[in-house]
Amino acid sequence: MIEAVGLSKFYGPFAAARDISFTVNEGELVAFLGPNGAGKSTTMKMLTGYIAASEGEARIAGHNMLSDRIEGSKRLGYLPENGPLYPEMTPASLLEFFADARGMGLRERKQHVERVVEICDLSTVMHKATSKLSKGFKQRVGMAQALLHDPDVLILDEPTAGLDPNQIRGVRATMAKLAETKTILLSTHILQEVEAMATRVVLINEGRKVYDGTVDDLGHKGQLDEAFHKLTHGEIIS
Ligand SMILES: Nc1ncnc2c1ncn2[C@@H]1O[C@H](COP(=O)(O)OP(=O)(O)OP(=O)(O)O)[C@@H](O)[C@H]1O
Repeated sequence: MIEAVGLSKFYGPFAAARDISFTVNEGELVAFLGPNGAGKSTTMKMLTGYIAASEGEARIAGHNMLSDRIEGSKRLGYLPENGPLYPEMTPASLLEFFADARGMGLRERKQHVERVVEICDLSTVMHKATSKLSKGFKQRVGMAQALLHDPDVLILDEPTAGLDPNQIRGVRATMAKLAETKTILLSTHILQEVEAMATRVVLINEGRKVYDGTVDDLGHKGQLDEAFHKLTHGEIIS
C-alpha cells in the first residue's frame, strides 16, 4: 500500500535521503525511526507527493505520487510534522476548506466533518483560530484533516511530538483504533510507542536505510533503545 522505490532527495550536493526502498503492506503499522535529521520527514514528504523525489518513485495504493498524485491522494491521509496547514483558519473553516478541495458534496461533508470531530474530540475548539490552540489540539486538528476523507492509508509524521502524557495517551488510543482498519506509516522518537503498536520497523540514519524488519528481531522488550543506538552508530544487529 505504501511503496518507496529507491527514493533520494538532494539539496545541492547534500543527500537528505538516499536510495530508500521499503513497503508497508495492507493492514500493517510500520514505525519509521531515525535520529534527528536522518531524513524521515523528507522521505514522508516524497511518499505523499508533497515534494518531488530527485530519484526513485513513491507509490500509494499502486498510484505513482508524481504522475498519478490525485488518485493516490484519495487513498491517503497525511499528518505533516508541524501540524495542520493554514494556522490562521479555525478548525471548522479548515475542515470545510479541505472537504471542498476534495470535492465533497454538502451532505457527505457534514457526515465526514462530524465523524472526525468526534474521533479527534474537537467540538470545544471548532471556532478558535488554530494558531491559538495548544500543541495537543493543533495535532488533533492535523489528524482530523488527515482522516477527513476516511482514507485507508495514513502517513503520520510524529503525531505525539511535544504532547503531554495525557494527550499522548489520547493520540495513541486513536491510532490503535485506526490501526484496526488502516495501513499506517508512523514516525516517532518514542520507542515504547513502537513496542506497543508497530509490527515492523524501518530505521534510517544519515539518509540511508539501515534496518527493515520486525520489532521482535530488533531487540527484546525494553531493549529497543540499545538496538537503535547500535544501528545509528554503524553497528549491525545480528
Ligand atoms: N529544504 C531543505 N533544504 C536543505 N536541507 C534540507 C531541507 N529539508 C530538509 N533538509 C535537511 O535534510 C536532512 C533531513 O531532514 P528531515 O527533516 O527529513 O529529518 P528528520 O529525520 O525528519 O528529522 P527530525 O527527527 O528532526 O524531524 C536534515 O539535515 C535537514 O536539515
